[in-house]
Amino acid sequence: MNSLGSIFSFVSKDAVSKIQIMENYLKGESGERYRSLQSMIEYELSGNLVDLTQRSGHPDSGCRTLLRLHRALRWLQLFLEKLRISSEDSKTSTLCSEAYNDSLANYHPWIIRKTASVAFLALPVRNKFFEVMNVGTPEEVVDMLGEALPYVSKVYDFTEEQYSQHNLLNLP
Ligand SMILES: CCCCCCCCCCCCC/C=C/[C@@H](O)[C@H](COP(=O)(O)O)NC(=O)CCCCCCCCCCCCCCC
Repeated sequence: MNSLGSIFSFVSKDAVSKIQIMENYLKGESGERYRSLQSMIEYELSGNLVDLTQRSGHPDSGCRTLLRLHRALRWLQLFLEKLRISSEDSKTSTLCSEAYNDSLANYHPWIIRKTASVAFLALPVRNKFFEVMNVGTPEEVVDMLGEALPYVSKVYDFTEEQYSQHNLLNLP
């Protein structure tokens, strides 16, 4: 993200700060409870550590923080799949904004959606973008995506199932 330029820093900052929140839980005194998704959910729900209707006493619970990253993973999954099947003249910005509109955008207010749509226009063309990914030739990038995406789906589907079972998909 950082090698794509400063316009993307507002996106990476938010992702990094949310990852930091999760790492701090893992390093904290209840770290053991944060070793798996199931034990985190069980621990936070049974200890009333999750704001269920509005953000108040526990604005940065592990459950709500991970939910934001989970929604972002859906964007990443859609975007990488579009990249994988794209042709050489496909526009990265279009692929990226279609993926965004079908996922994260549904949870973002107008001002963020607008800023994101401007940022997407600054994405480099497909082959330049592949270079930035630093994986190898375009063919090698496509192969790598084909290998990686099933794992992304597995993580996404598992998390979705856990959150759905506990009715946590709309945490504020
Ligand atoms: C490579 C192109 C990158 C384009 C990134 C597309 C995602 C656009 C998202 C715009 C997010 C704007 C930042 C602010 C978000 C927050 O308001 C919002 C809500 O948080 P809150 O409930 O705590 O208030 N946060 C979120 O929804 C979480 C967003 C996290 C974005 C993570 C993006 C991860 C990027 C991973 C990049 C990997 C690139 C790989 C390329 C091969």
